[in-house]
Amino acid sequence: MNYIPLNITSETAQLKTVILGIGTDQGEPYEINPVAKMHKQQGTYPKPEDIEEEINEAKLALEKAGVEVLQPDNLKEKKQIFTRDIGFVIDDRFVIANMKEPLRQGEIKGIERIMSQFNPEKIVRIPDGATIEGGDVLVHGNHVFVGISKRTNRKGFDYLKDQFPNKTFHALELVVSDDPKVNILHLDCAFQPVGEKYAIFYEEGFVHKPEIIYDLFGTDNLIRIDQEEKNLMFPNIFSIGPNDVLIEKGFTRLISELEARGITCHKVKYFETSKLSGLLRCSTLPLVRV
Ligand SMILES: NC(=O)NCCC[C@H](N)C(=O)O
Repeated sequence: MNYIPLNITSETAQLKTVILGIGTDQGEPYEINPVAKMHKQQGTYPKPEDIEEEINEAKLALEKAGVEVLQPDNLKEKKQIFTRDIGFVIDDRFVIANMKEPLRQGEIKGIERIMSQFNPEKIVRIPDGATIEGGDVLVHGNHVFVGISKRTNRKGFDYLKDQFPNKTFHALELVVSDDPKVNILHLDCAFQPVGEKYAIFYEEGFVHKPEIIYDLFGTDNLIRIDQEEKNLMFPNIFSIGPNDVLIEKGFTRLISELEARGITCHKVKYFETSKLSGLLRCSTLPLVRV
């Protein structure tokens, strides 16, 4: 059997294969995070057809960039937009997340067909009691950053760390709040490496000053954002290569910052989907970067 050669050692190496979410048959609106709840209450919850259209636009942009795009099988009345959280690759292993949020727990079934193309010896399962979601995990060479959030707990962190003894793990506690303006759902809503040496960074999203981010990137290479930009989901763009990102077309200031650093911005509309508290990183599960 020719297994998919899983390989993820960074956020930014050239992307070859990715699982992109789907927007079909989404079921009822949910309130599982403060931002989605806010939009539901104020009548601005995104329409399923708009989400579907945005995902299709992202798919076309990925394919245009030469990326192989895989997608989940549809599950009845289930949101399967944010594939990032249901599993993730570190080096050549696929970790099946143990999702905290009950409404999202069944999503993994939608990618079983794709998972059957992974070497079974390279699949890691998180045990009961330990929770971890892919949005809280960022691989950066020998380092792995893990957000401790409402969705990812210490047990999840400890278990993951033990599975990869050759990596250095960093637990970063995130600000959890019912206030949509303040809450950080996952680590990738406050921080993401980008380009050859930069990172998008919302410092107020961390309970303690994340010294390790300063140490590894250097103060001058941090692209700082404010609360409003955090809420638009600036940190949640998606790298498709060392100098190429997929980005929401309305992120004008970030686009200028990235272009000034030699990073090409492939712009798509993703504003409606972002109302569920996820953007392009959340919607993608990279399997192979080269
Ligand atoms: N990595 C992420 O931040 N994923 C976004 C997930 C949004 C989804 N509505 C959720 O609350 O689980």
